Amino acid sequence: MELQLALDLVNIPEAKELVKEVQEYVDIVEIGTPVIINEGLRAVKEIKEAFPHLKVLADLKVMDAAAYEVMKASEAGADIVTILGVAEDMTIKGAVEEARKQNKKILVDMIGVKDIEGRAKELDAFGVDYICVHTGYDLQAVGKNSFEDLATIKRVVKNAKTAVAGGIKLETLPEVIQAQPDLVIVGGGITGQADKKAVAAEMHRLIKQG
Ligand SMILES: O=C([C@H](O)CO)[C@H](O)[C@H](O)COP(=O)(O)O
Repeated sequence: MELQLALDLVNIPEAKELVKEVQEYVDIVEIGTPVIINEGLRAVKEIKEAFPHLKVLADLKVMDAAAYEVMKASEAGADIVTILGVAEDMTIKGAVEEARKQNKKILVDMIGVKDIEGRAKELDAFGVDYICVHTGYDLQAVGKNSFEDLATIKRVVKNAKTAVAGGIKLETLPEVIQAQPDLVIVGGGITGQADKKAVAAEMHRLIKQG
């Protein structure tokens, strides 16, 4: 099981500071959608150059023209690129094809997907690398989480790795770990804490002990 640090509400210098603080406890650094909107793919490039030992995920949430967008993120240094599960099948297949060419990985974000079970089976057959259930900020605000959806993808996904994101905190991490996803994605649960290093260390400990 791996831990991904999601960076959403920072600029590039703040992102570097944050990664520096917790780098020994995380496997993947996510350059979040808001960061890419504000800073562009330069944020991916600068973080990868500063921390070459860490995998970097570009949270582009691709919806169309996937081959081009995956290529651009790959050129910037991303190891993993996200695409939305609600995108057209041909868009998903285009993303997978381009990622194979570039020797990169595709993570499908299931945000907004209504039939999690059915879509996860289809995506798994397309050869995506990760399928991630995700409760976005808007649904987090009304008390939702992805625990049930995680159990669903764990049951039906045979080839891809499973991932979970959305409002995961130290207190809820044990419940997540019980479901045994391959990847746990945490943003505010680390970045919003006073002692980020201590929280990241404890999350890392819990995750590695499984
Ligand atoms: O993908 C995300 C969100 O849509 C904003 O771009 C976050 O990175 C993801 O939800 C993880 O962050 P937290 O919910 O703060 O853990």
